[in-house]
Amino acid sequence: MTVRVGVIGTGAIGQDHIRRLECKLSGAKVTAVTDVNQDLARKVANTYAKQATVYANDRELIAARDVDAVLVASWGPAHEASVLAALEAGKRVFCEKPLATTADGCMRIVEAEMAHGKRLVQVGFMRRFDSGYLQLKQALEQELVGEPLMVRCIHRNVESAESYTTDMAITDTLIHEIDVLHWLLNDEYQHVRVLYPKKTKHALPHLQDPQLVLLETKKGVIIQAEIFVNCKYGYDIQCEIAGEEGVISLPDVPAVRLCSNGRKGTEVLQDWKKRFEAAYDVELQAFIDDGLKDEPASGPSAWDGYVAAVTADACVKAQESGREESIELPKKPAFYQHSAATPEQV
Ligand SMILES: NC(=O)C1=CN([C@@H]2O[C@H](COP(=O)(O)OP(=O)(O)OC[C@H]3O[C@@H](n4cnc5c(N)ncnc54)[C@H](O)[C@@H]3O)[C@@H](O)[C@H]2O)C=CC1
Ligand SMILES: O=C1[C@H](O)[C@H](O)[C@@H](O)[C@H](O)[C@H]1O
Repeated sequence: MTVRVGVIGTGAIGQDHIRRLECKLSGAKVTAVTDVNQDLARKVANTYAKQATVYANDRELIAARDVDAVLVASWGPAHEASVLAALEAGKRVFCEKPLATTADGCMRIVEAEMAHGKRLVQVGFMRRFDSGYLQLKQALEQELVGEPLMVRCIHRNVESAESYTTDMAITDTLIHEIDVLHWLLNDEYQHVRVLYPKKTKHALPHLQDPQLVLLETKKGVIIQAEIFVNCKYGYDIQCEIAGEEGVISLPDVPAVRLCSNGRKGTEVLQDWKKRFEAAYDVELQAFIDDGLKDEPASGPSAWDGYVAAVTADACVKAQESGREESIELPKKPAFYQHSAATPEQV
C-alpha cells in the first residue's frame, strides 16, 4: 500500500517535502503537483517526481483519482480554500502553517472537518516532533523542574525578505512558539503584550525588528519570546523553562567545535531547513502512516491551527495597541481531545 500525495505549492518547503516523500520516507509517492507558477511545477516534478502529473490548479489536483492525500505548501492566504476543498473531497490533508491566515478561516476548517466526522487535517507544526522539544515535554511531564514559572524563548533569523512585514513576525514566525509552548506547558494563553526595543539598522524602514512578546498563561506562567529576524549571525532557536525546582533548556544543535587561528567555537545554522530537518521527516511520516492505516489524523489538528490563529490575532492587536490584550478561546470540542506527538516518540 502506498499513499499517493498531491502537492500544492512547489516552492521552498514544497520542494523539500516532495524530496522527503520521494527519497526519505516510506509508504508514499508524489503523483501530482500544482503551482500558480506552472513552469516551476513542471521543473520540480521533472527534478524530484518524474511520475507526477502537473495540474493547472489545486481543485483539479484534489479531484485527481490518483491522489489519496493532499499536501498544502502554497502561500498562507491560499491554504484555507485548498484545505476546505480537500475536506469536501474526503481526502486527508497536511497543511503547512498557517492553517489559515485568520481565526475565522481556521474555524471554517474545524467546522467542515467535524461535519465530515473524521479527523483528516494535520497542520505543519513540526516542533512538536523535534527531539529537543519532545525531551522538554518529557521532562515537564516527569516534573524534573517542578511547576513551570517562566519561559524565555528566542527565534532569530539571519535576515528577512523585503516582503516580510511587522505582523508576519507573529503570523509567520512566532506562530511556531505560539503552538509549541502551550503544548509543552499543557496550559492556555490568557494575555499578551508586545514591546518594541530599539530597532536594528539592518531592518528595512517598514519593519519593526526585533520584537519582544510577553504571554501570560492561565496557570500564571510568563513567557518572554524574542523575535529578531535580522540578527545577521544565524538561525537561532532557543527555549528555556524555569521551574520551582530547576531550569531546563532546548539542547544545542550538535556541531563540531573548531579551534584554529587563536579562536574556539562552533558553526551556527543559517536557515530553518537544516535545523528542523528530522522533525519535518517525523511529522510527515506520521501523516503518511495515518493514511496507510486509514486512521484519523493524529498530528497537530485543525483545532491547534485555530488556537494558534486566535493567539496570533491577539498578538497582532497588541502590536497595534501597545497594550495588554486578552486571549479568549471556546472550549475544545470533544472531537479534538486526542493530543498530538507524545514523548514516547523521542
Ligand atoms: N514549517 C516550517 O518550518 C515552514 C513553513 N513554511 C510555510 O510554508 C508555506 C510556503 O512557504 P515557502 O515554501 O517558504 O514559500 P515559497 O514562496 O517558496 O513557495 C510557495 C509556493 O506556492 C505557490 N503558490 C502560491 N499560491 C498558490 C496557489 N493558490 N496555488 C498553488 N500554488 C501557489 C507559489 O507560486 C510558490 O511557488 C507558507 O505557508 C509558510 O508559512 C515555510 C517555511 C518553513
Ligand atoms: O516557518 C518558518 C520557518 O520555520 C522559520 O522558523 C521562520 O523563521 C520563518 O519565518 C517561517 O517561514
